[in-house]
Amino acid sequence: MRRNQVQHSTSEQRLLDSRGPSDWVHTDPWRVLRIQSEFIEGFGMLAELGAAISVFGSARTKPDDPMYLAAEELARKLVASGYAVITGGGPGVMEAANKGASEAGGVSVGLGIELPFENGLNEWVDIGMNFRYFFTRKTMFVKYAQGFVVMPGGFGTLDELFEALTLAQTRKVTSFPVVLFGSSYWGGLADWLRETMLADGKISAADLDMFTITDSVDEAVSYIIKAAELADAAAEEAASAAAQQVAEAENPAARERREERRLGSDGS
Ligand SMILES: C/C(=C\CNc1ncnc2c1ncn2[C@@H]1O[C@H](COP(=O)(O)O)[C@@H](O)[C@H]1O)CO
Repeated sequence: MRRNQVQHSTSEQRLLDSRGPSDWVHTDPWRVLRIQSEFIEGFGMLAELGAAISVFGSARTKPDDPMYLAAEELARKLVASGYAVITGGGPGVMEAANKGASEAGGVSVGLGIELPFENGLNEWVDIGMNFRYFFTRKTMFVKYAQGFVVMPGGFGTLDELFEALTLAQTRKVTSFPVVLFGSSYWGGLADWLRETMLADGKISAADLDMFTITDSVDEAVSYIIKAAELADAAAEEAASAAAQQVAEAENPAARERREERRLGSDGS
């Protein structure tokens, strides 16, 4: 810059000296940056988490409720099977699962949400973050977990359950076991899904196989482990098929030999 374009202060001076209206912090472009920063912070915090299961359920479940005790036991057993436990970091079932995971010496994660009447993260969260936006937080529940266990709950729990089912139904996530814990609580919903939603053609029969219902913590944990084993086997098969394709593309004679072997072993 020359002549009257030359500025007599530095960019940093202008940044530090600037004062003025603050409306811009409430504008959409600024919100986009805040949303971006939540993704960055969440991804950064959880990138090295390892295998994990998200546990959902009512924020209102009291410590003397059998479901509180079941969530604690479930988290302990998930930890014993090598999983970290992720919750919404709040009270009730979330607190129970964090307590079970933390007391068992496992990784207890709480992804809290800023609410007008919020109490902060429960005391059993060992790795935690408070999100401003539900949708960024929901990405973390799915991205960093290999499955969901859903204990009895209200609107928030149903939102999380149906998010997972929609992602699985539309193949946005592959192999995502969902366990509904508590047959007397979830049975009515499952009946309605079959007798009304399926009967009316709004879902297909296979969609009902995307979840299982149980009253047993051990069954819930083995269902998740089995799903993980099946997913590993499928991933291995896909990787070896891809490797074979690459090898055969580089060496067409190998493909011919494999074809010959296949035809020979068929006897045709
Ligand atoms: C309602 C009360 C506290 C709310 N505090 C919450 N903290 C963190 N996460 C929450 C909270 N409330 C709902 N959630 C999320 O939804 C699910 C539970 O919702 P539900 O309607 O109670 O089923 C839960 O999994 C969270 O992810 C006062 O106690």
